[in-house]
Amino acid sequence: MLKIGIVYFSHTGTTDKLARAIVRGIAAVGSFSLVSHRISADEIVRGRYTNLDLLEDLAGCEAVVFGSPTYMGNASAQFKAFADATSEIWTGQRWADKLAAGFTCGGAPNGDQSSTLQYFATLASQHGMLWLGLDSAYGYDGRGINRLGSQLGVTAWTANGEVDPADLLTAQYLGTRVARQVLGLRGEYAPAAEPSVWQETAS
Ligand SMILES: Cc1cc2nc3c(=O)[nH]c(=O)nc-3n(C[C@H](O)[C@H](O)[C@H](O)COP(=O)(O)O)c2cc1C
Repeated sequence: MLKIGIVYFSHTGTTDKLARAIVRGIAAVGSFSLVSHRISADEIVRGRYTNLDLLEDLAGCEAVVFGSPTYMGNASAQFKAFADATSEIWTGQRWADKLAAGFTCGGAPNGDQSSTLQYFATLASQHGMLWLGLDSAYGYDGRGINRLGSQLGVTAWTANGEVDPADLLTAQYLGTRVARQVLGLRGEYAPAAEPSVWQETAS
């Protein structure tokens, strides 16, 4: 079974809700094996990320989706500890040709969330991965997604920990897009899912 990875940090649960929406989107497209991993502080010992089994697990995935809250205009230190631990994977380019995508959230409408997504895209490029953004033109998309106008990936904005339904929907849509493209790279054409298919399970 084709495997898709989602690796993310979340302290107060917002990014976690986005990750779960991405999982729902993937499931709306078909049956995939999932590696959905929330980075835990316990995995970071003396500043170093220690769960190297996760890195091996991700090496078996067709796509990896990166997620973190935006902290001080970039990915959180916890996510960065994970990313820094991938340097051994990088030396052999063992994640090359996998799809990559990303999601983030912030407490401000423009809290520099784009910087976090740009970092994810850079990380993916260092690994020779293929970055997948959103095909959603702000203001011209009738599907109720991408309310914040980010095409690099999913951006959410929450003032109180409640995730806006449109941001959840955007995350869910990204899940469908990653899953479809995974199938597409395997030569298994997956037509764009009708919005009714992935929207009805958004919440
Ligand atoms: C140390 C720290 C730095 C933060 N920096 C930013 C920031 O630069 N931009 C922003 O929009 N929000 C910022 N926030 C708010 C978080 O991104 C926001 O609360 C987010 O929803 C937390 O995600 P989580 O619930 O998945 O932990 C910051 C929060 C903390 C704790």
